[in-house]
Amino acid sequence: MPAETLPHEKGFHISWDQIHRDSRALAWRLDGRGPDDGHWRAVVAITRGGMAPAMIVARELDIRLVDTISIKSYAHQTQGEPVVLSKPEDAMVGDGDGVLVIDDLVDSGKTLEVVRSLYPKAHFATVYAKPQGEPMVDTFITGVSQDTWIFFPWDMALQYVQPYRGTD
Ligand SMILES: O=P(O)(O)OC[C@H]1O[C@H](OP(=O)(O)OP(=O)(O)O)[C@H](O)[C@@H]1O
Ligand code: HPA
Ligand SMILES: [Mg+2]
Repeated sequence: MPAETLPHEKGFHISWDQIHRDSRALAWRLDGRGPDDGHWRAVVAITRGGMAPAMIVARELDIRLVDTISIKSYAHQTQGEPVVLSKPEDAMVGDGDGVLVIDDLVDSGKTLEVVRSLYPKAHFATVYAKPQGEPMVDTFITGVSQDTWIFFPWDMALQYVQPYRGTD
């Protein structure tokens, strides 16, 4: 489906600069809130969208232990059942205590529900959150309405746009 043909009412276009700023804001909000003297032990990124925010959060909070859980649930804008394709070693995450699980956004909450069932003690953080998924996330930065599709910079490219008044 072309990106312009939205089943959603609205589009919210996020630049690299914006995701960088919002991911930094997420890191600062999480700073000092870990269970070990305020520290977090590790970061787990939910691929693929969580990888850029997780890298920025890990860098800001000086967390060097970083791993990924690979989950696929959407094909373009159509949701399927989330499937776990790979996950960290059990010894690394355990029940999730002291672990930050990071994703770019929560929409229906289904992806986080699957990861929460694996790591019930982890802290779940996303940069953006839609209302339906909010109960699944512990910390997020920006709320976005349910009828909005968020476009991330890794899914977009700069392109020519016709002038508003057209040309002769
Ligand atoms: O709250 P939910 O309704 O489950 O939706 C949120 C998830 O959907 C998107 O991932 P997607 O499955 O499209 O994979 P990707 O990160 O590889 O693009 C997004 O990055 C979240 O992980
Ligand atoms: O609004 C969205 N944008 C990008 N990916 C998504 N996956 C679920 N919802 C969204
Ligand atoms: Mg994802």
